[in-house]
Amino acid sequence: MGFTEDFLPVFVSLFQILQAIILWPFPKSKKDLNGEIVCITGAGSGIGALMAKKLADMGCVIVAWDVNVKGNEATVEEIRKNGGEAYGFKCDVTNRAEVYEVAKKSAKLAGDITMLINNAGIVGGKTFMESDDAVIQKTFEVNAISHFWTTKAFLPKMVENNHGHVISIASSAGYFAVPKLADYCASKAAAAHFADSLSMELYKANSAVKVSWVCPYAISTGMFEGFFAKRPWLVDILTPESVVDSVIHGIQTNADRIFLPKILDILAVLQEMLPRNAGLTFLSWGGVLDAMNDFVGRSKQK
Ligand SMILES: NC(=O)C1=CN([C@@H]2O[C@H](COP(=O)(O)OP(=O)(O)OC[C@H]3O[C@@H](n4cnc5c(N)ncnc54)[C@H](OP(=O)(O)O)[C@@H]3O)[C@@H](O)[C@H]2O)C=CC1
Ligand SMILES: CC1=C(/C=C/C(C)=C/C=C/C(C)=C/C=O)C(C)(C)CCC1
Repeated sequence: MGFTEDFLPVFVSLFQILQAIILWPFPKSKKDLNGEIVCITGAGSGIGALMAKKLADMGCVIVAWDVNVKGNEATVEEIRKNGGEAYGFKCDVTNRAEVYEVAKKSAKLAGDITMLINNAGIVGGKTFMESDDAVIQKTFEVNAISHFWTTKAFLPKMVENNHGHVISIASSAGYFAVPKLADYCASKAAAAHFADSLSMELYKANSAVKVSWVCPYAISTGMFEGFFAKRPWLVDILTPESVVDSVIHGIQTNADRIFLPKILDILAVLQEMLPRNAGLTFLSWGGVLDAMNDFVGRSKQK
């Protein structure tokens, strides 16, 4: 490793922060989402359900996908009750053939999808040695590989129409690794890099189709129940409302990577700068290495 490899990422990040500070007083113009046809995976629960409802209130047509049929139907019903337009489909996003088939049915019923929100996600929450092979595999299939199939299904029409947006709900855990989340962290890093690479391809092709990837800290939906239960620290658990508002703002302003809360942009630079041992001491002192000790996730809710 030389000086350039060690310090270039730090200089680039510092430059980005400086750029953000300089541009702070000049808010970006927001695109109008009225009339967009939005497919949301995992729309039957948590932030997927909330995004569906908020986007419907803004005039979007919602195509809700989930394996959780009851939750998905509840999302669709609530949107319709409030005067919005929504269609629900049972779809297991890990089943490639099903994704392509349900995508066709969705477009037939709702019109060509102009926004895809890859949101469905699962977490095991065990140490690597305790994690079942099947859970590791499923975590990758739901959290990362499914994005390839859903995006393959909808991107061609977006590119053809030179209009569209692909959004990936990744996680800050894809950047800040956490013990007992090896499969989850790795799958989220994969999701974020898939989105990043895709955004470069579309940029290079001069396409108006945009890509955003969202990297939130833990959110109080229940998926991470018990996380940091004993010793909350430095960064507060996020509310679904604040996350969904930030995601929608990010979509409207064509943001690429969206760290939530924003302070993670700075902590990411610090993490790069600190020597590994100092970083581990700091994380151990802050309780991050034990943050998953009391994790129960959704296991008690089902
Ligand atoms: N909650 C958090 O702390 C954070 C969450 N995220 C990410 O945000 C996203 C949403 O999280 P959240 O709202 O909390 O999660 P929820 O568990 O509330 O919702 C996820 C939804 O996805 C569904 N789902 C799971 N597997 C599949 C599948 N194979 N095909 C289709 N749908 C599926 C779930 O169904 P079922 O209930 O049947 O499993 C559920 O309805 C996830 O990708 C998550 O990783 C990112 C950062 C923090
Ligand atoms: C490592 C690290 C941190 C901890 C991050 C954690 C604990 C993230 C957990 C995210 C989750 C649970 C996401 C779910 O999708 C801080 C505090 C930002 C400081 C900088 C280094």
